[in-house]
Amino acid sequence: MIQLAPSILSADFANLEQEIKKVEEAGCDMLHIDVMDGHFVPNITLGPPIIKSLKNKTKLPFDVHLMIENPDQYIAQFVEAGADIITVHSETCIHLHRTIQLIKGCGIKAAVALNPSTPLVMIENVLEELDMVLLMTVNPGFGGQKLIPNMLEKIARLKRMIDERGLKIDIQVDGGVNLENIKQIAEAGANIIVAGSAIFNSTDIPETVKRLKENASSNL
Ligand SMILES: O=C(CO)[C@H](O)[C@H](O)COP(=O)(O)O
Ligand SMILES: [Fe+2]
Repeated sequence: MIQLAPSILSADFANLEQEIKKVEEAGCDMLHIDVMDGHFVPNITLGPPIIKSLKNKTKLPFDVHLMIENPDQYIAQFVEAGADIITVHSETCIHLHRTIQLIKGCGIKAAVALNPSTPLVMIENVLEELDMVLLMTVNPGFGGQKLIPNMLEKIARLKRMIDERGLKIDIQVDGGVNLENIKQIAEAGANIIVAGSAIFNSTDIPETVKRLKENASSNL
């Protein structure tokens, strides 16, 4: 079963509550919240106070994608704000195993993200500890970019690595997902798919969400 995680990066920030209601009513499964610090990525977005203010506006789980340096320093604040899953980038964690334990110690799910240029080997030794792996299919920092095509093969390799070890770990894909490529992404092995501009820039969100889910699930 494919789950859809709309990224609020492309939502209307002046009307976040209404935007979130729209995707919840359309049948999305979790809310993907992109946190950027202007250091790890060349963009700044939002932090714990905004996340906290949205928490009682929706029943959707909060999937918090941290694109920040020194994530350990902020994990407790994001948990307190309402994160249900925290994803850290392997590129920002010197002691990745310790960071994963820190997240799990707060009683929430832990995930690691890899940039397009970061090899899968970076998570090989912590895979058993993870609830989810996020494969970036664009360079992080902005919504509305094009998916890098050779990432499909990386998704398939990660799926094989997880299956060979008999693990049950979610594979999330983030960046450049649209109605045309979501089928290939799901076929490659992703089961949680982020879509920002494809959903929030659409003129008919319920119809787009329905078609994204249909396209992702056809042939599976
Ligand atoms: O993490 C991200 C960017 O760093 C976003 O989640 C991602 O880009 C989603 O936006 P879109 O679907 O428009 O590509
Ligand atoms: Fe993201």
